[in-house]
Amino acid sequence: MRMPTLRLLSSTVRRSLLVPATKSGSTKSANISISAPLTPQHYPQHRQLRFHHCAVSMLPRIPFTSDFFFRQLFDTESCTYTYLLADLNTKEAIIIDPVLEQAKRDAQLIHDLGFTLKYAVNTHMHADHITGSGWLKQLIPGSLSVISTASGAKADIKIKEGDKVQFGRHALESFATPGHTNGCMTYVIPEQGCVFTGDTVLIRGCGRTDFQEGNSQSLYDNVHSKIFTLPDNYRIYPAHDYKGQLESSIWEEKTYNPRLTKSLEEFVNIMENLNLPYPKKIDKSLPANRECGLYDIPKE
Ligand SMILES: N[C@@H](CCC(=O)N[C@@H](CSS)C(=O)NCC(=O)O)C(=O)O
Repeated sequence: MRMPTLRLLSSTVRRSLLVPATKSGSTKSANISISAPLTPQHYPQHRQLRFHHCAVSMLPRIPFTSDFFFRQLFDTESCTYTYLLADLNTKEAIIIDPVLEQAKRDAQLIHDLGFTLKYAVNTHMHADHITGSGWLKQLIPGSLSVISTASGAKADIKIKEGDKVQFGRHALESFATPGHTNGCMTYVIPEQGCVFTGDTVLIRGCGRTDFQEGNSQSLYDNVHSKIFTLPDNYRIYPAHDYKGQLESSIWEEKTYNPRLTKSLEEFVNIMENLNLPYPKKIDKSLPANRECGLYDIPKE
């Protein structure tokens, strides 16, 4: 796609001056006055030029196929994203990283859409919330829980790198990406150009590495060898976002991630100095998630 030619206006008193040049060569500008003198650093035109340059570096997104259902769901308390995916022909569905408190919401949605839940899949053993897998298994008999063997958690199906989680003609491909926890998995659906990174890659961030066998070097190595080597236009769907962002792309994170674009040494230093408080629910979440969330939960 050709971007419109952008033209700089040489004024020091206007913002948002960069607008597409028309065929006749005239330009439009927004008249928002500012009083402070502009330095090159703050010069809005330069920022715009950077965006222009980046926009042309992005490849088009891979559209979802017409038989692929995708729904991103959110838990406001833990800022967790849950993903409901389905094959629209067979109606087989999976859910990634469900949250206990949202199990009824998710079961209702699955029912409303006429899907059959095959698997409740976790990217890892969460520390900040209890997984909804166990309760969903009770609400939707026949569904099975899935987590990596390396997580040490109980589940009906334990997976490792290379395993596929099939639903209809679609499948998640599993990649072991330990670092945030030693059992972290990243799931990829190449045909749909999407990657579910759990807490391994967050939008402009990454999972902390200060508990649950966290290891900064492993996280960095796995991201660079197994995630950042995926095509640039694959969409990244993380397990959390704390700033209201919904998705990213491989290219965006390779370009702008403030932690993962650094050298390994700098990255380790950043991770050692995050100074984040422990998740509020860690003491309840970890024992419960070791039991697939089936621990002191309401019985239906
Ligand atoms: N405030 C939240 C926990 C926030 C947090 O620690 N998030 C984790 C992922 S959930 S274990 C994380 O890795 N964050 C990385 C970061 O840079 O924020 C709570 O109390 O639950």
